[in-house]
Amino acid sequence: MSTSTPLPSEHQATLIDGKAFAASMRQQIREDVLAFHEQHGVTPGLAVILVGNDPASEVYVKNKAIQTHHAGMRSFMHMLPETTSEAELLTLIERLNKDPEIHGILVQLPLPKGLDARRVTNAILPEKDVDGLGEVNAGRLAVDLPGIVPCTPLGCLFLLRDQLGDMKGLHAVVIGASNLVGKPMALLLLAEGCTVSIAHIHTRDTAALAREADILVVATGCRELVKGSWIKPGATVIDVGITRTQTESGKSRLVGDVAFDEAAKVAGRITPVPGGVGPMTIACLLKNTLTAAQMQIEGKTE
Ligand SMILES: Nc1nc(=O)c2c([nH]1)NC[C@@H]1CN(c3ccc(C(=O)N[C@@H](CCC(=O)O)C(=O)O)cc3)C=[N+]21
Ligand SMILES: [Mg+2]
Repeated sequence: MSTSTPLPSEHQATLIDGKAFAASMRQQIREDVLAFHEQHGVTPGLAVILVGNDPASEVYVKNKAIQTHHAGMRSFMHMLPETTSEAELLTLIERLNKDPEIHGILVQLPLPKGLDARRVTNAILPEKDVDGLGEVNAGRLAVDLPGIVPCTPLGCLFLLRDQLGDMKGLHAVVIGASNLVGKPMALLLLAEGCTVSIAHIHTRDTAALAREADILVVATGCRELVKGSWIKPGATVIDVGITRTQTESGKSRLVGDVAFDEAAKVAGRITPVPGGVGPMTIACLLKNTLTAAQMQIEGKTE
């Protein structure tokens, strides 16, 4: 665009617009939902279970319900009290597993103390496990079988494919090794042909490892952990973190796991927070719900 070559000190990374990408995904999903309904007379249904009254979780769950409706699908909300027992929660999941109007089930995490997230997640039928967090779907991903892939890493993968195309041979570094994001992300990048490193709490020199990354995915929950000096010039940076903070004037603000302003001076491309990975997570949840409905109605093709 400019006629003069910008000085390196003026370099600004290209913003990866997850919000716009997610909006176009949702539009496509809406079309596919209508076509699916046309063909089978079935509307995909998503059940979301929220236990307790964490205000941030309530906001997410409401957003999910609104976007599910916008995509032409049915949304069933189950808001349970903090005092819900594991047996009660498992009974609800059993009922939803059997309900033919429900094609996807999601239990919002984290669960209140005393409820075992692993046991609860595994109670969801694998074909309705739209979060992809149960052992069957997690295992399928690990051995390259088709299955339901967790929404956040799937959203990151779609952004990376859109930005980079073929990723074979690129060095991808994932910071964070959670079952929710880091581990499935690393497996997806491996399947793309990347050389993958995973940094975690015991990694000796995460900054030095990060500096080797062509693709850097950060999912730690530590706000602004990754500094500009950690980034290889021109790298693609995906920031999964979301921390809500207050500005000095008392306004609520979201910050990521990457110190955005300094990182943007070095990276080639970077996702903002908000407007990056977050909207992709919800779009992928809708996509997984449609895929789950297609598998249940059209039959397994594996
Ligand atoms: N079983 C389960 N599955 C999840 O996928 C799951 C979960 N539990 N628990 C909580 C986290 C968090 N999460 C987000 C989804 C969307 C945005 C999102 O849309 N963020 C917007 C901003 C939203 C705002 O303004 O608060 C953005 O980044 O632009 C963020 C976070 C899904 N999670
Ligand atoms: Mg179209």
